[in-house]
Amino acid sequence: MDHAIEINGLVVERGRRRVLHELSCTVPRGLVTGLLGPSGSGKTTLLRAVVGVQVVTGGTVSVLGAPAGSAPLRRRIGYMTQAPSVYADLTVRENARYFAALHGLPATAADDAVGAVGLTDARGQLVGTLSGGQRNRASLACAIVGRPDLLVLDEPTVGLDPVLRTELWATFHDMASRGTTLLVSSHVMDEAGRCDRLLLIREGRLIADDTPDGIRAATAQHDLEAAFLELIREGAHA
Ligand SMILES: Nc1ncnc2c1ncn2[C@@H]1O[C@H](COP(=O)(O)OP(=O)(O)OP(=O)(O)O)[C@@H](O)[C@H]1O
Repeated sequence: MDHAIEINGLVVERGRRRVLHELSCTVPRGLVTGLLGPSGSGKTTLLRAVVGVQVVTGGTVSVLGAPAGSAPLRRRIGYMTQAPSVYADLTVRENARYFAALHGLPATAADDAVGAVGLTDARGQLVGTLSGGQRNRASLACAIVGRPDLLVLDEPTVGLDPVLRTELWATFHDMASRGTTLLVSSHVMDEAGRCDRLLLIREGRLIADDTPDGIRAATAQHDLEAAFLELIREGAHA
């Protein structure tokens, strides 16, 4: 399998605590990979290491064939953090057009991104006046506007109603079908089934790297939340 991301023996310490323990995994190209785990398990830390903004203690992270954080990767990766990174005093469209301009892209690319996240009706609204979920989507529009090869999304569906969540997941799969690799974190297990592949982490350790069906088969559990609990139990008895 062709991998967009290869992580080997990654060790990260934050504060004085080790939060990732020699973690190794891969993320295939052109698929939607979910990074699932409870709050505090290390998802954001792992995403930060992939994007190249996390100081690491040990191990290697290779992204699109280059070391994470290296200059050629900057334009090839879109990153959406949990805190929306958009300008409150600009409208949705102005934000997207600004990010498009940074990538040398025309205003139409910005409008397409705003449409893809379902914000066309709010495009003229100041970001500071949007709801939390709308602000998240404005942030997402700015992350996808540069048509990155790799899109790293930290809990992009938090605060969204079920209809919007379903639409966004359809957008993710649509992007993947056009060749974008997506790595999407969530702590909501019902989103796990929407991913092509899953990385399950707990307390900074990888406990599964498989397809949803592979995890169901390995644990004899149809429900992925139950499967996750089964993997934890198996780990405790190993
Ligand atoms: N700046 C920091 N300084 C010290 N410790 C930190 C810092 N940021 C995070 N941590 C710790 O690192 C661990 C992993 O945090 P991380 O944010 O990666 O988890 P997460 O799985 O993304 O959680 P959530 O789902 O709540 O966002 C946690 O124990 C957290 O308290």
